[in-house]
Amino acid sequence: MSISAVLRNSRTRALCVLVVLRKSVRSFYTYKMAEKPADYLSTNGFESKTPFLIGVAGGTASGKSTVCQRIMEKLGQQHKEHTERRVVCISQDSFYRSLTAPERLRAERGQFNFDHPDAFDDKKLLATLKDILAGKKVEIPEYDYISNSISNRTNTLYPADVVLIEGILVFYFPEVRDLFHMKLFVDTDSDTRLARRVPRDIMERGRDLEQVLNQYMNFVKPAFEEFCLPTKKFADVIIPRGADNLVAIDLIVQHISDYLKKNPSEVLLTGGSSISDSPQRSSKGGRPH
Ligand SMILES: Nc1ncnc2c1ncn2[C@@H]1O[C@H](COP(=O)(O)OP(=O)(O)O)[C@@H](O)[C@H]1O
Ligand SMILES: Nc1ccn([C@@H]2O[C@H](COP(=O)(O)O)[C@@H](O)[C@H]2O)c(=O)n1
Repeated sequence: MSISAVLRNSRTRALCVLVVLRKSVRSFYTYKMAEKPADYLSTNGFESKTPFLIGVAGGTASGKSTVCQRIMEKLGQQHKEHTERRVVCISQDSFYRSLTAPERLRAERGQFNFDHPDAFDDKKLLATLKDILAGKKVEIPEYDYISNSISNRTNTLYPADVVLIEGILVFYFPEVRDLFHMKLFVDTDSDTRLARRVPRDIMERGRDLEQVLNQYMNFVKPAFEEFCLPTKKFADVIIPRGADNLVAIDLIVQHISDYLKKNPSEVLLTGGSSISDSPQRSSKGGRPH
C-alpha cells in the first residue's frame, strides 16, 4: 500500500472515529435532555423538581387510607395549610369512571363490580399522575359512594415533594405502576378486612348489611383474588397488619423524612442540581431507597 493510500486510510479512520465520537456525544446530550423534562418542570428559568411518588395498594379496608394518614401525621403534615404541605395523599377512588344509566341502576342494587379494573378511568388516572410528576397543580375529584359517582366538588392538589396515592388497584395498570418511585402493599387478613368493611359501608357509605355482604361475596372477594392480590409481588415494602404495624410505618416515615431533608423544597435555579439527585423509578436501577 502506498504512503498516500495509508494516509487516506488513516484519515478516513480518524474521520470515522470523530463521527462516532460526535454521535455518541450528541446522543449523550440527547439522552440527558430527553430525560430532563420528565424530572424537572422548567418555567421562566426556574425548575421545580418532580415529586417522589408512592403507591399504596392493598385489599378493601386493609387500612391503606389509615396508613397514609399515620404517615402524614408523623411527618407533621396533617394540620398544615394545603398550599404548605410537602407530603400529600390522594385516592384511586377519585378515578372511578362515570357509569351508564343501566350500570347506575345495577350499582344502586349492589350489582355493579366496583372492584374490576374496568370500573376505573385508568387513562385519566395516568394523565393526572403525569401532571403531578410534571409539577403541575391538579384538581382531584371527590368520589361519592352514596351516588356511586364523582361529585361536582374537587380538591386542589398543589405541587408537593412527596405524593401518596392509595387504592385497591394502583399497581394493576402497568403504565401507572411504572410511574411509582416506591410501592407499598398493605397486607391485612381477609376476615379483619371484612369485619372493618361491614360497619364502614353501613355507617359511611349508606349501605345495608345484606347489600354489603352480597357485594363482598359476588364481587369484592373474587376481584381481590384475581386483580389486587397478584399485584403484591410488585411492592417494594409489604406492611403486614396495616396501621397497627408501627415499626413498618416508622421505617417508611424515616425514609420519607430523609428524602425531604436531602431535597429542600425551594425551587431550584436552572442547572442547579444534577439529574442523578432526582427520583428514579423503582422498576429501574438506582433506586433512591
Ligand atoms: N389498625 C386498625 N385498627 C382498627 N381499625 C382500623 C385499623 N385500620 C383501619 N381501621 C378502620 O377500618 C376501616 C377501613 O380502613 P381504611 O384505612 O379506610 O382502609 P382502606 O383505605 O384500605 O379501605 C376504617 O373504618 C378504619 O377506621
Ligand atoms: N361506588 C362504589 C365505589 C367503590 N366501592 C368499593 O370501594 C372499595 C375501594 O375502596 P377502599 O377504601 O375499600 O379501598 C372497593 O372494594 C369497592 O367495592 C363501592 O362499594 N361503591
